[in-house]
This record gives sequence, structure tokens and C-alpha cells, in this order.
Amino acid sequence: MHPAISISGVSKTYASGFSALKHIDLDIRHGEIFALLGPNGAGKTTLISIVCGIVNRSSGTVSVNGNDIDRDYRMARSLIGLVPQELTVESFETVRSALTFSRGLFGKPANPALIEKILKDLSLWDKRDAKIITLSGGMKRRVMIGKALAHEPEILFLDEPSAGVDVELRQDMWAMVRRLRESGVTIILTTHYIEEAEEMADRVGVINRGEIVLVENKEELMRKLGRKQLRLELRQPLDAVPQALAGYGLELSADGGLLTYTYDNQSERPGVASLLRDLATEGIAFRDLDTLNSSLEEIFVNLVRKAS
Ligand SMILES: Nc1ncnc2c1ncn2[C@@H]1O[C@H](COP(=O)(O)OP(=O)(O)OP(=O)(O)O)[C@@H](O)[C@H]1O
Repeated sequence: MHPAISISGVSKTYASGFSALKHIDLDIRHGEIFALLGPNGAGKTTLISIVCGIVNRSSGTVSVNGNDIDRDYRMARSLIGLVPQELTVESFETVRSALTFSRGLFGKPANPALIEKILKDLSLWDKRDAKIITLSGGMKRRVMIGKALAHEPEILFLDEPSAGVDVELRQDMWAMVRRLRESGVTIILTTHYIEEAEEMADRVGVINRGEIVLVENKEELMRKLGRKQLRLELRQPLDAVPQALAGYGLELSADGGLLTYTYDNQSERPGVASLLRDLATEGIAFRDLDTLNSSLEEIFVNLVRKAS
């Protein structure tokens, strides 16, 4: 089976001479939610604009479910729905006619029942006859999503779906994107909100300065690169970490009451069980303990910093 999207050796140099993408290789699998994560200006919009045929690439090939975006442009494009970053809806059109029109652009026969279903799924049915100009920002964004879905694409691109969307609406949108995935749609979202990738993605691709720094299953990424901390609140403050525990690289708080042990899966440091045993041997008792996992945010910041 072909990947949903296959990007191979894609580069982009803008007319200004700026090299926005440098030899990108990336496959998107059917049915996944893939988050393309990167800071502002990393090249996310450029990459999806190339896949959607809006921006010409300088080199490389792209295919959508096996259809080359040059040779089989119409087929490739009809498999994709794009929700751009900026709201580009006709203000005086009604919600329902905007969706109906979008479907028509792809040469698909009218399907009022489908448009009704999409509007209901997006909680826009009540607004079906409202002019778009009268809607709130969050509703306009949902209209954009509806327009992108009206021709029944297999793959949906969401470019910065949370930009300018308040926290509550963001949750609604995430729930909606998950429902879409459950219905079999492959979803690629670009974001610089780590929270969004952490919340939604099956896989994460990190892009920085036009290069893919890493592509990884999200859980795996957090397991491999995430660090963990064990914090122990001591019964009796210590003046210093005993020599016998030097191998753990423990940190002692200024007041001597809190010991922190940082470890990761690649570390050579011994495990938690042996630390607890050694603490007991040293006669160090603790009142409480907790663990902290580093977030995708810390991992991301480290990756981007390293690559800079
Ligand atoms: N038409 C253009 N001509 C020259 N440079 C451009 C053009 N469009 C984009 N760029 C540059 O290419 C780089 C990548 O832009 P792009 O919009 O793809 O980034 P992005 O990752 O989507 O960032 P953002 O999250 O800010 O949208 C930026 O430095 C941008 O200034």
C-alpha cells in the first residue's frame, strides 16, 4: 500500500534566494494524526503548500496515495482537504452555500445530505443559513474545516489549527479532529504549540530551519528522550549528599530537605530501586516522594537548541 503522502528529496528556494526547505524526506501513514512541529518560520506552511500544489518546489517528488502531484495533479489534489492558517471565507456567503460551493470546485456532484452531516458534526447546523461575516472566529474556523471536508478528502491538512483559538474551543477542535481520524481520515497538522502535538499526535515530526530534525512515534519519543525525576522529601535535612551515593548525581536543595534524582532511559545511572536501597543503608529516611516526567516541550526545546 502506498503511504498517504510520500515526500522525497523536497527542497524549496524562494525567489529571494532564501532556502526554506532542505531535502525533506517524509512519509505519512494512512489513518494517523501526524504533527509537524516547529518554531515560526521553520518551513511548515511551505511544506504543506507544496504538497497541496499551492507553492512550487525547487526539487524532489511528492505523491498522494501513489499519485504524483505533477502527473496526477487532479487526483492527488482531490484526495486532500486543506484548512489554511488564515481565514479565507467569503463573508457574505452563507455557511451551507460555502460548503456546497467548495464541493463543486472538485467536480463532485451535489450531496445535501453529506453537507448536512458535516455541518452537524461541526456544530454548525444551527448556523447553516447565517452569513459567515456574522459568525465568531471559532465558528469561522469550523466553516473552513467544513469547506475542506466537503469533497470527502482522505487526507486533511490543518495549518496551525489553534492559532487564535481560545483554550475552550481548542479542546472542542481536538475532539473533532479525533472523531475525523476515527472516521478514517489521515490528519496532518502543523503547530508550534507543543501541547497540541502532545495531546493529539500519533507521530511527531520536528522541523527546524527547513530541515526535518526527527520523526518519531510520540510515545516512543517521550520514552526515549524524556527525562524523569524522582524527588524525595527527607525526614531530616542533610548537610551534603553522602559519598556512598555519589554515583547517582543527586541534587540537594539549599535547605537540605529535598533530594532530586534525574534519570533517563539512556543513562548509565543505576535505577530507582537501587537508590532507595542505598538510601536505606545510609539511614536516610524520606517523608514523601514524587516523580516528574519531562514534557514534549522540554524535548522539543532541547532538539531545536541542539540543531541551531
Ligand atoms: N514567498 C516567500 N518568499 C520568500 N521567503 C518566504 C516566502 N514565503 C515564506 N518565506 C520564508 O520561508 C520561511 C518558512 O516559512 P513558512 O511560512 O513555511 O514557515 P512556518 O514554519 O509555517 O512558520 P509559521 O508558523 O510562522 O507560519 C520563513 O523564513 C519565511 O520568511
